[in-house]
Amino acid sequence: MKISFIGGGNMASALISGLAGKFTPGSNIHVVDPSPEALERLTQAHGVTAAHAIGDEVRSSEVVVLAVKPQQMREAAALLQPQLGAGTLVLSIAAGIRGADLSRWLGGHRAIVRTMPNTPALIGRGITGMVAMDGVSEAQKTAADAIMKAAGQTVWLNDEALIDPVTAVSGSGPAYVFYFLEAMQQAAVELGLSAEQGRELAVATFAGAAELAARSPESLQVLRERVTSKGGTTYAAITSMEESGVKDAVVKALKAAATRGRELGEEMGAS
Ligand SMILES: NC(=O)C1=CN([C@@H]2O[C@H](COP(=O)(O)OP(=O)(O)OC[C@H]3O[C@@H](n4cnc5c(N)ncnc54)[C@H](O)[C@@H]3O)[C@@H](O)[C@H]2O)C=CC1
Ligand SMILES: O=C(O)[C@@H]1CCC=N1
Repeated sequence: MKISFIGGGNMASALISGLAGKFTPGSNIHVVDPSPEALERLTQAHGVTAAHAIGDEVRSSEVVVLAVKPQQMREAAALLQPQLGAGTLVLSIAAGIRGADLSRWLGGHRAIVRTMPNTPALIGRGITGMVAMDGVSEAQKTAADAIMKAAGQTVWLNDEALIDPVTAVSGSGPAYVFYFLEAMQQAAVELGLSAEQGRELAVATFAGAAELAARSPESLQVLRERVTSKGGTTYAAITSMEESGVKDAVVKALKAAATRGRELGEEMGAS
């Protein structure tokens, strides 16, 4: 299967790392990006073909992945539209951009799947929320699922409105994890450990706890309570976090991300 990426930035690079050599040989992946650095990096790392503008390779692709910023999507769609075969499956990874707007910008093209991946796709450990527009065939849904599964797990949604909450939880989620890890590393340093030790301890703890949660049938609350001896060290830390309103702040932050996704869709759709 020949797949073209329009946009070869951060998220496209992560997906291509998951796909190339596993789902399909790198030579079956084509990347269009005006940035010579982006193209050089991807051709060197994965043996993909590359171009500065949309051409024959895109026209002959079964799947086109739109991987530009939401603000760049309308222009990218306008450039793609005259080159797009009627039966080509379009995957959008953009936050906010609504399927109906994208379809309009693509001249009424209906075979569109909206997806929300995340950067752990880079190591095959991503998770992607997906929703198919009306014109997507079962075979195209299967193909879209297989492509995203090459970069990790997939979760299908039957309501497009839920892609903004998915963006808030898992699309943006890796940044929250890195933010929390940064805080743990800073605390480690302030408590006398080296930055390297702080990073090693924090990252291994996060990875181990996440894997334990993934494998355990028990609730997250029970897993947390197992660490928390009454009157002990964890109790002191969790009590301090509750007093500082950490959980409420996290909930508020994710709601802000979901709202921003909706706003982006409205702003770009109206433009
Ligand atoms: N970075 C992330 O963690 C995630 C990003 N996304 C979505 O992925 C999309 C891309 O985000 P990033 O990769 O972070 O941005 P980025 O800025 O790293 O990549 C965008 C790329 O598109 C290229 N580009 C701009 N206009 C173009 C055009 N007309 N034709 C071809 N290429 C063009 C730019 O040169 C750039 O290399 C966004 O819509 C974002 O919402 C989704 C999930 C996670
Ligand atoms: O921050 C953003 O808008 C994109 C979408 C999800 C992750 N990064």
